Amino acid sequence: MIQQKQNNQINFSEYAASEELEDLQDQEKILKKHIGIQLSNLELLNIQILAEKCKKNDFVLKLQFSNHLIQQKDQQISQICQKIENAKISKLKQIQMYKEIQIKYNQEYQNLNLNKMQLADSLQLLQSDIQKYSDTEFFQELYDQQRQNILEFNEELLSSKGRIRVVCRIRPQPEATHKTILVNDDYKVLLFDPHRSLQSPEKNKKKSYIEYTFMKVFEEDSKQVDLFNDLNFFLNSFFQCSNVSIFTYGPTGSGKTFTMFGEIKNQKQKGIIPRCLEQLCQKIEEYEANGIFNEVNVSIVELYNDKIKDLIQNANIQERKEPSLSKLPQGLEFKQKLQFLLQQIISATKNRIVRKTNCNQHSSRSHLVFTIKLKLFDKIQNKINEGQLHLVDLAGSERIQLSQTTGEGQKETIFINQSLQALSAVLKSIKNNVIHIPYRNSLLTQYLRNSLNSNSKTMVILNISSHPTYYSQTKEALNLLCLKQQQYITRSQHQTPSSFEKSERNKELTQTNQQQTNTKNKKQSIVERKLNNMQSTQKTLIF
Ligand SMILES: Nc1ncnc2c1ncn2[C@@H]1O[C@H](COP(=O)(O)OP(=O)(O)OP(=O)(O)O)[C@@H](O)[C@H]1O
Repeated sequence: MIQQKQNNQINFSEYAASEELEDLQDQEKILKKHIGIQLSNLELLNIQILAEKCKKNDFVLKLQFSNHLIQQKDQQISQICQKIENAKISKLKQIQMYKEIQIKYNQEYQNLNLNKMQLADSLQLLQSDIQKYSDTEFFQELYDQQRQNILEFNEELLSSKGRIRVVCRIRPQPEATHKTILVNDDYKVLLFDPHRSLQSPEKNKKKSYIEYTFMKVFEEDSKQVDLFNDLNFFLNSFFQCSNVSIFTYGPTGSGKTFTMFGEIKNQKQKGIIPRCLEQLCQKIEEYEANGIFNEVNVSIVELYNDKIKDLIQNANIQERKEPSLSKLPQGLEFKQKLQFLLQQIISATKNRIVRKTNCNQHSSRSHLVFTIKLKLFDKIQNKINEGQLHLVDLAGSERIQLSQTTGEGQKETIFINQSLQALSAVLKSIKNNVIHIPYRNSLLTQYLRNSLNSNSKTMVILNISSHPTYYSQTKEALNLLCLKQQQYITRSQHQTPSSFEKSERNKELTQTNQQQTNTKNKKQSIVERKLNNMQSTQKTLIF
């Protein structure tokens, strides 16, 4: 029983134990399942952590890239700031410069106003002069005539807009016993025919002369510097980059080369070219002081028959080819610049063709063209301005008979005369505003065509001689270039030209006095009208 009881107990314990085991196994299963779930959760978590890590890395990269971008932007911003600062500084400089220009213009405006007042004063003086002389009819008439002439010159100047100026210079002839030329005033030349006095006494009774009018006449005693001062307007135009041509024109031996070159190293006797070069060097110094970058080139050519010779290279060149340009080196002192340019001329002119003719021991048988090309760099407008100055010593016009040339000399004389006539035709066409300008008629006009037009300025110095030998050539040259000419034929006996001229002039005035009185009122109104015009021109010039 006890055994049975014990067995039962054991069986019960076994059963309980197996039950417990089963429970435990179930629990284990549950736990295992739970653990499996936990493990898969853990794996999921790991995956999530990895994903988060990836995201974090991504963020870090983006952050680094953004930092890089920020640094770049910072750099750009500082560069822009620098640029703004620079622009501010240059604008301030410009404002300062404009202020200075404004001050300069104000000053000029004041000066112009002062000039206007002075002009008004002189006009008043002139008007009171008219009043003063109005009692004496003769002086009034004379005064009116002179005044009308001046007004005509002014009109002439205005109508050609100052583009062409023709002046006359008379060469001194101390050895001549008789002279064919007298200068009446600053504008008139009187030419007497020497043959009439040499012919029959009957003809000698009838003396005649021709009066030629110019924009200015330089008498025998005029100095090189007087003539040079007359070029001021033209030179200033060139320094502002206009195209300008200055010619010396006239018969052989009349002083063209003397006027153009003179004695280059002699302070008083140096001619237009060395004086122009002095002014050019001064001007370059001014440009440099004002920070204006400039470039100067010179060329020297000779036009002989139908050939162009580069005198710097001493070689013939084609018509369409540019001659060698000798560049003025930068950074030279005034004296060195001048020396450089003078040396160019001295050595180049040695290559020029010169021949002995009946009229001149050293006659230039070619046209010499000395050209200065000027380039100025305008910083404000950021552009280059260019101008050319041609200084032309023309070959002498002459008559084949008089020069007694033959062969080659005769051929060259024909070429010279043809080219001078072509030049005169071109100048006339420009002056008369003709559309078609005949450049093609000579090599000279073709070579200079870019500077011989309505946009350029031209000055012609007519050189003449008062020696009776050159009478016919002088007359031809005067006929070709004067502004106005008038023939006077009067009766007189045994008078020297100077006293003759004075008394003839007075007689002329007395004879025409009656006629002039009739037209006086008409003239007066013309003068007044022209004066009004002048005043209005002055106004437009000043304002
Ligand atoms: N105004 C003057 N004062 C002093 N001498 C002068 C003057 N004009 C000319 N002469 C002298 O007259 C001579 C002839 O002058 P120049 O050679 O200049 O003439 P040209 O017109 O150039 O002649 P060509 O056409 O034959 O070359 C020279 O000896 C020159 O020195």
